[in-house]
Amino acid sequence: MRSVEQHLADVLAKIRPLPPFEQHLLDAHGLQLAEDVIAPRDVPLFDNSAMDGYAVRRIDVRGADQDNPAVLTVVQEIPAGAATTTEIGPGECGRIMTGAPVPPGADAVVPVEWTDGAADGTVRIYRTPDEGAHIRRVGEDVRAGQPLLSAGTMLGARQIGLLAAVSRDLVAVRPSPRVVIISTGSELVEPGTEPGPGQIPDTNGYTLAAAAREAGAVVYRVGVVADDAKLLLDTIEDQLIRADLIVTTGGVSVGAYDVVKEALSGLGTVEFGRVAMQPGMPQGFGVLGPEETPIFTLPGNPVSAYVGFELFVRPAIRKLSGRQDGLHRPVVEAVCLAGFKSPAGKRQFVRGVVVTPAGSDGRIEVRPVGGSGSHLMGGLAQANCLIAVPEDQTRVEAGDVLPVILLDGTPPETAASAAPASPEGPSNAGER
Ligand SMILES: Nc1nc2c(c(=O)[nH]1)N[C@H]1C(S)=C(S)[C@@H](COP(=O)(O)OP(=O)(O)OC[C@H]3O[C@@H](n4cnc5c(N)ncnc54)[C@H](O)[C@@H]3O)O[C@H]1N2
Ligand code: MOO
Ligand SMILES: [Mg+2]
Repeated sequence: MRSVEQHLADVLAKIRPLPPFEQHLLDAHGLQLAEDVIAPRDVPLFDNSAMDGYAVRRIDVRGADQDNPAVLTVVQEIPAGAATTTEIGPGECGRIMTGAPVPPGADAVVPVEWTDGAADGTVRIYRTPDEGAHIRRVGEDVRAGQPLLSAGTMLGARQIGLLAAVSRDLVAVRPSPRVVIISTGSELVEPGTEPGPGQIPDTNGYTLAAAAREAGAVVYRVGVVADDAKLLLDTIEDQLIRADLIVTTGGVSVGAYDVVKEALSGLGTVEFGRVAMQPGMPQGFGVLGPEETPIFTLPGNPVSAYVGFELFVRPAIRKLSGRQDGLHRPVVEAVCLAGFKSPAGKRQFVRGVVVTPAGSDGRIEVRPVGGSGSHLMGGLAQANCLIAVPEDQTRVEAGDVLPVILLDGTPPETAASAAPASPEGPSNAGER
């Protein structure tokens, strides 16, 4: 059996970021930047006013106060967008609006609240502004030539805004990976369809479609394919055209109808093996077709499929999309609040709820939820983390400090109010 780290390393070694393309800024949202962006120009582009008021020569208003206002002649009106301004001479000022270019000669802006305009075209100024007051200087935000954003940055609203501010309209980004999800199993029906005898709803297709979307993928969920090698092979061949990555679930163990290995044997270099973990021990990975499309064959048990996705598929999707950081989930050390058994020789990933009690000096605590059986979805939905119990630890005691992989989606309030685990925690460790 291989370790989790070895399998992950083998997988990531075969994943190449998708080729970049030029995208309009508006449609680049949520994608990873594929270029280092250097500021092509200054921001602000020109000295401009931060206030509605009067652009003045400070020398003309020195010493002005409530009792001795300076009186200036208003020689121009400068709205935002004004294309031209004229020089402010001695005794003159310009009526200026926020964002409007500061005219030559002016070295401060007096807010309108400190002034009193008169009908004869003069204005009284009641206070002396500081040197440069209320002038936003050219380049004070961003200097032309400075590095702005580096390749691999995820473009969110704030980054898109910065690119717009330097007037970029097209940027090189990597596309969202297109992920095809196939559930195998003759017992599966669509959620919403009343299951007949022996049938169950397809859980994995939905879990993984959502998880892949959360990881940044465009998802094509193919639905359910019966345990039939030919049918599965045909489906995968059909899907290769639109897939950057394929995930199947089920049919990889040693059962008589576990046909995934057989179906894929001729198509590429998929290796099926066992990873020293629970749940999620049977793991297949390889590349298929002319484009060497990566494929993951995850085990069918719903929690096994999810954990396999989290550990191996999610980092692969992130790498395809060009992410340089955020390939992996954050891991924290947490004090486990309940004891439980753990299988020898496998890293056990136990569903948990992390809590940071108030006034606890940041001590993070984790409560196991819902048992460890790989068919138990109830606890998975409550969980906001996976507790990683080392391979050589067969028993966790309350108070043990363990690494915990933080998942997303559960707000702290939910975590804090989660039902307490039984004193023994999951009692069915080792159960499949
Ligand atoms: N003799 C052995 N049996 C099993 C072993 C083993 O080593 N020797 N390993 C067990 C482990 S561990 C796992 S994990 C599973 C892997 O099973 P498969 O990948 O072959 O998956 P299936 O047999 O198709 O299904 C397993 C289980 O999960 C249910 N399932 C499958 N797909 C879905 C789905 N999309 N939604 C909901 N539930 C699904 C399926 O009905 C089965 O109950 O093998 C163990 N057996
Ligand atoms: O590996 Mo199976 O995934 O333990 O349940
Ligand atoms: Mg099976």
